[in-house]
Amino acid sequence: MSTSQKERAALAALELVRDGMTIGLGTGSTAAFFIEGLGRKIREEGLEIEAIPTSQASDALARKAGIELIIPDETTVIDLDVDGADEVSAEGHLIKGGGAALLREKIIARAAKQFVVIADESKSVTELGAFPLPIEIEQFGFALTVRALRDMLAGEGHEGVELSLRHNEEGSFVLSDGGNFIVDAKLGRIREPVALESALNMIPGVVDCGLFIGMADQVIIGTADGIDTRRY
Ligand SMILES: O=C(CO)[C@H](O)[C@H](O)COP(=O)(O)O
Repeated sequence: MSTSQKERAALAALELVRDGMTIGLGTGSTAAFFIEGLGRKIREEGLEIEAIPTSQASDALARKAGIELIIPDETTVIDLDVDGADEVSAEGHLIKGGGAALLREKIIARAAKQFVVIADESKSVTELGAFPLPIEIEQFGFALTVRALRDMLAGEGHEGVELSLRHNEEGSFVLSDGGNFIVDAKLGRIREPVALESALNMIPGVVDCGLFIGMADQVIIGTADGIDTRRY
C-alpha cells in the first residue's frame, strides 16, 4: 500500500500521542487518517485516551475507531489537538474551514496545550489567500452581514471581492454543526492576516473566520518521501 502525503503527516503526529492524554480531533480527510490511526494505536498499545471531536463527522469516525469521547468541562486539559488545514503560510498562519468546522476547530485549538497541524504539500503557501477564506455567519440577517463584509473588505483594499454563501450539490445552504451559514471570500492575497482576522470578527453576525493566526505550535507537512516538520 502506498502512503499518501496526508497519511504520512498523520502517522508522524501519532508519534506525539502519550498514554493518558486528552486529544482534540480535527476535521477533514487528513484528520481522518489521524483518527483512524489513533484508534489502531489505542487498541494495539492498550492506551487510555480521551478525545474531543471538532465536528459530527469526526465524532462518527472516532466512535467507529473505538475512541472514547468526552464533552469538555472547565477543568479539562487538552494535551494535544491534531487538525488539517486548507493553507499553511511560512509563518504557520492557517486558513481553515474547508469542511465548515472552523468554529469548533478554533475553540479546541485555542484550548489545547499543543496544536499540531497535519497537511500535504499542496497546502503549503508563501502567502495566504488563494484558498477562499471561509467565514461562519449567523443565519439571522445574513444578507446584511454579507453587505457589511463586502463594505469592510473594500475599505481594506479588497474591492469587488467575490463572496459566496456555500451551497451543497443539491443547492441547499451548507450549515456548520452549530447551524450557521458559511461565506467563502475569494481574496486572492491576504497581506495583513492579523488585522483582517480582527476586522472580520468585529462585524456583528460574523461568528468566526477561518484565519488561525499564530495558533499552530507545530506543522507537519507530508512530502513525497517523508515529512517536513516546522515548529513555532
Ligand atoms: O478546516 C478543515 C475543516 O473545516 C480541514 O482541516 C481542512 O479543510 C483540510 O481538509 P483536508 O484534510 O480534507 O484537506
